[in-house]
Amino acid sequence: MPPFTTKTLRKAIVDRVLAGQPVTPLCPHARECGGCAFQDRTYADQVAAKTTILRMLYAEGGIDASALEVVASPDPFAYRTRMDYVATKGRFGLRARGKFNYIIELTTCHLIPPTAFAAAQAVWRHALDLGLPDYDVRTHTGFLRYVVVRRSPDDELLLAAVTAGGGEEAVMADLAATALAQPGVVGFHWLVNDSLTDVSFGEVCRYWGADRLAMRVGHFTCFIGPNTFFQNNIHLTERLINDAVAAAAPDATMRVADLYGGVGVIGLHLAQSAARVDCVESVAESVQLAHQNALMNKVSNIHPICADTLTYLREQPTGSLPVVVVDPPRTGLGLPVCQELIRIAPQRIVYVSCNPLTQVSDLQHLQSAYRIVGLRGYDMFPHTPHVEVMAVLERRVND
Ligand SMILES: C[S@@+](CC[C@H](N)C(=O)[O-])C[C@H]1O[C@@H](n2cnc3c(N)ncnc32)[C@H](O)[C@@H]1O
Repeated sequence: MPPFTTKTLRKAIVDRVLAGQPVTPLCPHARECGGCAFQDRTYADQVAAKTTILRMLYAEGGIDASALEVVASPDPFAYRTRMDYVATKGRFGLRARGKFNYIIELTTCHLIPPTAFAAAQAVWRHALDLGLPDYDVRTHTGFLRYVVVRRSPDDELLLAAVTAGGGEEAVMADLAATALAQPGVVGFHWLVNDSLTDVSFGEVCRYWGADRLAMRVGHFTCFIGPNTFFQNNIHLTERLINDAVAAAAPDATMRVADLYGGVGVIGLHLAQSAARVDCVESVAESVQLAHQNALMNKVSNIHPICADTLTYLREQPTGSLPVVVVDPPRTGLGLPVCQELIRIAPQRIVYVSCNPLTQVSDLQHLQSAYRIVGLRGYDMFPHTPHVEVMAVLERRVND
């Protein structure tokens, strides 16, 4: 079998799931909408298929994953903390499966609660009433690109309209009033993406109502902004974080690094038992929120640091960090970060990954100095081929 690539890994998971037991999908759009790849198979079959393919992927990389299990999402529906709905060609919804330029007009979406979907749809409908032209990615004309929903565990909503440049503030204020009138909506942002790149993030032009959303996880509440990262499965995040902290097992003498720390949600949990946590994050907006989150949760031993992980690691002496938690983006750690970790020589590394392919490659580098003592999958994205994996590494003795 040729080595897995992003494409073949996805296909392997999809094919394996589709070989499972058919069920009638909850959503009428499930068979065509790209938001879900296999809602028409039982959830148990989805989790079993991900388990099998992950075991194959890690084995192919020379890593024993025979005991790997995938933790199921307690609820495979209404799990997302963020949804990005496209507005284009008079339609509001998600891209069709396999057709980037075709948008399925959604009447419902079961990835978020009905009230959250209805709020986003109301914004889009009012934008149409206001005569705001939606955006065409081919001709790069029009204005409204995305309606983004961020949703908290308490079902509060932070909505955003991502637009091209231009636009009138009075018209956007009218749209904001409609957004804020929807149940649960605490704030509305106008984000501008004036580039040709089709992304659902943008510069904050203005906001109405709250500028942040409170995400409660365990004993802590973390504020997030319209553009900041947050773990995407509302039902499984606390379990993932508790497992990561239990595996990291810092004690009250230890300085710990929470690398790729975002707004500090893992770091706050680590700080309960560590002497000090360095929460290292490269996006300034997230670092600012991490500072506020530390203050608000009255946690004084977490230190948010705005830095590139590699730059931060290069400044740390060997032996200075007994425990490190990493949660990189899909690109993974890469060789230079792995080399720095090996030089610093933490006793334990807990590696949370949203891309098993890059994790396997990083683990192959780290294995020269570390034993992999734990591997567990987390189905953070039910009905899609995505899956997270947490690896726990212990430094080899006599190295
Ligand atoms: C998968 S998210 C994890 C965030 C956080 N650990 C959490 O659980 O919410 C990855 C984070 O790494 C940040 N990031 C990306 N590249 C980085 C780098 N080179 N150095 C530091 N942070 C980086 C991103 O901005 C993002 O917040």
